[in-house]
This record gives sequence, structure tokens and C-alpha cells, in this order.
Amino acid sequence: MAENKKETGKNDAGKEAVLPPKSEFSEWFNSIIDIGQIMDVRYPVKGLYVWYPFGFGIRKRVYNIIRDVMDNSGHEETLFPLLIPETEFMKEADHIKGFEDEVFWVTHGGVTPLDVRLALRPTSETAIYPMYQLWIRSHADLPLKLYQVVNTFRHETKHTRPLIRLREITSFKEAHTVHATWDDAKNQVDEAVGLYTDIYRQLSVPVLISKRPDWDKFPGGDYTIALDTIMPDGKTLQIGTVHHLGTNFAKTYDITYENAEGEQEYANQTCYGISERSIAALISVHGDDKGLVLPPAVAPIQVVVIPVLFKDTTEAVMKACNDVVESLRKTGLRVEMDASDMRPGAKYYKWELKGSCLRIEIGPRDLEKNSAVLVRRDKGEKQFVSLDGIAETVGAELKQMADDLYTTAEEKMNAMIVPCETVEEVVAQIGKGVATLPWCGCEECGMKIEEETNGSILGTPNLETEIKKGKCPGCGKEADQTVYIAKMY
Ligand SMILES: Nc1ncnc2c1ncn2[C@@H]1O[C@H](COS(=O)(=O)NC(=O)[C@@H](N)CS)[C@@H](O)[C@H]1O
Ligand SMILES: [Zn+2]
Repeated sequence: MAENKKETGKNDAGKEAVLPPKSEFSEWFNSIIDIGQIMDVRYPVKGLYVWYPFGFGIRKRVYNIIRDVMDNSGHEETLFPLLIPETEFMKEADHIKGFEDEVFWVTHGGVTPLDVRLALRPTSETAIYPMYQLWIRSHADLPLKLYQVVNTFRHETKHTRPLIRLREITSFKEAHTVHATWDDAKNQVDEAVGLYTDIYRQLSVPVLISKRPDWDKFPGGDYTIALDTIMPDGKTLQIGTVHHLGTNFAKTYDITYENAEGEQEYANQTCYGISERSIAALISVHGDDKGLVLPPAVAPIQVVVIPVLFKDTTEAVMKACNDVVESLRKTGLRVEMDASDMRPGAKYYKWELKGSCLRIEIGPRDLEKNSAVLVRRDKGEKQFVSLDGIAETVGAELKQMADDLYTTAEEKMNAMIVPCETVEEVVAQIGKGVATLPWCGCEECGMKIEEETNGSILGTPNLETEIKKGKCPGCGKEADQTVYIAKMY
């Protein structure tokens, strides 16, 4: 059924809700999704939501960045069918176990029952790999690096939320690559982690990279590297995953190639995915009490020009404002002018809520000095700039804003990662951020630590960070690994 009122951002009286403070993050997020015109949560199927055009404008630019990074790193975009026959879906045992509770099935064509049930893809390994089996013959066909941006369907039983946990994942970018050797696939995993880090740097979103523990890797995979970010409420959000599949799927789907010596070998594969959680992350990490704060690269409105009008100077001010709008648009910027008769304060509130990056105010006094007032959405302070060369000034300001958004978010994230030595210290830390803890690396201790801290092990740092010397809290042995623990979405 339609989400309850709280999720629609409307209060009980159904009146336009005012945005809660960001410190009440869960309510803030639900409200910004609605009054920030991102998604409409009232669609009458649980876990399915509708993109408002404004939110879709953000999605479009985020996925332009994702496609640009993928296309410029040897991948080709393609498109596979949505429906997967049960016969193919059920082939890879671990994969099935991991997804059997989440798959939506199509059982009828009209009133006619289908002789083979069709799965709505939860992810596309079982749609793609039977075709890879037909396409790949020789080592000369490798590496094969394809991706698609599609909707996928997972009957999530945990709490569904727009952008964070959907039953129809509307913006699922999945890459599926094929290589000759295990090491070639490992190199691809490392490259993919770098690509995802680049994508998130362009969204000014800092990421924590870790190798998921074996019990939390991708069903049917060898190992998983995950990118998480820390949300304002201290919980982590998994915003990208890269899986080394080894030859597991190649053996199941008989994907073999003739090597240079003329022998048949099983291929090694990887797959890696990003979803609209990328948008949940950028909205959550950068937003504030006044609403959206959007990185200029993805903001539907980068600059709003506001004329300060008095009767006798309206014409001159309007002309100056139009000239500024023109000169900015000529450089490709997305600019709006707000000459409405709303009070200035109401205008500021409206455009700040929508996350427009810069506000330019021009009034008669500014005109006398051939200047304008420029206010950056993330900083909020007034700058007086010359009208001469204003397009260059604005361009430089937006670039600086993207860098500052990243630096600020990275500092905030790093401050939320606290080294701990005991379970008690971890319990005090998680829920406010991420704890690191010495760990012997064995699953039994890992499960025990999760249980005693009521947290989740994100995994071990992917980079060779220094190992926190100390004893594993599970068994007391000298630890040779460090583990990240947090509450996860
Ligand atoms: N229900 C969901 N709603 C929104 N995003 C999701 C959901 N489930 C997973 N994701 C996102 O999709 C990413 C990839 O999903 S996954 O299961 O980890 N990996 C795969 O499906 C692999 N086939 C790589 S494409 C996850 O890292 C997570 O960020
Ligand atoms: Zn141990």
C-alpha cells in the first residue's frame, strides 16, 4: 500500500511539511525526498517509487557521470532482457540461495500459465552468462567488458525506503566482465574499485573501501570489495560493490575459451554494481537544515539570479540580470532568474531548498558599483563580485564548491571512524559512526563480535592500512587484521 503519511513528508493535517532539522536524519530524509521533489512515495506498490522530474534531473546527471567513467575505461553499454527463465536462474546453487527469497516471478501470459516461470531480474548474471557462453570462443574475445543501466527487482523484506532500499531498483548499473585468468579478473576488480572511487569523487562523496567478510560476499562469488559511506545518523550505506566471481559462474554456464596453446579453459569473471543509493548518499552527505546541497555537476539549477527591484530602477536592474543570465548560459551553466514578486526571504528559502549552488543578487546599489552579490549554497556568506567577467568568476566558484564539498564531507567521515580495542568501546561508537577493532580473521570470532556489539562487520580495509596492534576480542589471540564495524542500512 502507499507509504504512510510520515514517508510522504506530509504532516497529519496533510499540509506542506516544513523540513525537519538534519539532526533528525530519518525524518529529514523522508521529508527532503518529498518536498525536495525527488521521488513520490505514494505509488500503490510497496518499495516502488516515482521519480519527480526534478529528482530525475539529478539522476540523469549522476548517470551521465557513471556512463562517462564506464565508457572511458574500455566498457561497452548494452541491454539484456528483464525476464529470466527459471531453468537458467536455478543453475548456480549459491546464487539461488542468495536470491531465492527475493525474486519476483511471472507465471502467466494473460490467462495462460507459462510452462517455465520467468524471474524478474534481481541482477543479471543468469540472463547474461548464457549469452556469454555463446559469444566467447577464444582468448582473442577477452577481456569482454559490458555494462547496462536497468531496473532490477528484489522482494526486500527489510524496511523499504526511496533511493535506499527499493523493491524496484530503478537505476541499477551493473557491469559484467570476462577474463582469461584469475589475476586478470583481480586486476579488473581493482580497476573497478578505482572507477567507483572516481565516480564518488565527482559526486563529492567520500567512501570507505573494505573487503567484505566471506559470510557477506556476493552469492556465487569468490570475494567482494565494497564501497560504503557514513550517513549523518552514523549508519553506513553500501553504495557500490565489486565482486570477483572466479570461474564459479563459468563452470555453471560453461563459459570456456581456447587459450593460446589451443586448450579449452574456463573464463574468470567479475561483476560490479551501483544503484540510486549513489543519489541517496550525495543528498544525505551534503544536505543541511535548509534542504538540498547539490554538487554543481549534478544540480539541475546551478545558479539563480535574483533582481532586487525598486520602482524607479526596475528596468536597469532587469537588464543587468538578463545580461548575466545570458552570459552564464552561454558557458553552458544551468541558470534560472527569479523576478517573481515573492519576498526575498521566501525566494532564498525556495532556491536553497532545491539545492541551487549559487545565488546572484543585483540591485540598484550593486549596479552603481558594477557589481553583484554572490552567495554560495554550502557556505552561505555574501561575496561582492564585479559584473565584468562574472561567468569566469561563477565557473571558478562552482569548481571550488565541488572541491570544498568533498573536503568537508571527507573530514566529517574520517572523524566518524574511531579505533577501538574492546567490545564495550565498539558498542559506544557504532550508531555514531564506524569502529575499527583488532581481529584474528576467523569467522567464529567475527560472528561473536557482531553478536556482542550488535553491529555488522563491514570488512577489512582494502588498502594496506596499518594493522591495529592488539588482541582479538573474540579469542584473545594477537590480531593480524583490523576490521570495520558499524550499523548498516
Ligand atoms: N534494494 C536495493 N535498493 C537500492 N540499491 C540496492 C538494493 N540492493 C542492492 N543495492 C545496491 O546495488 C549494489 C549492487 O548490488 S549487489 O547485490 O551488491 N551486487 C550485484 O547485484 C552484482 N550483480 C553486481 S552488479 C549494492 O552495492 C547496493 O549499493
Ligand atoms: Zn579471534
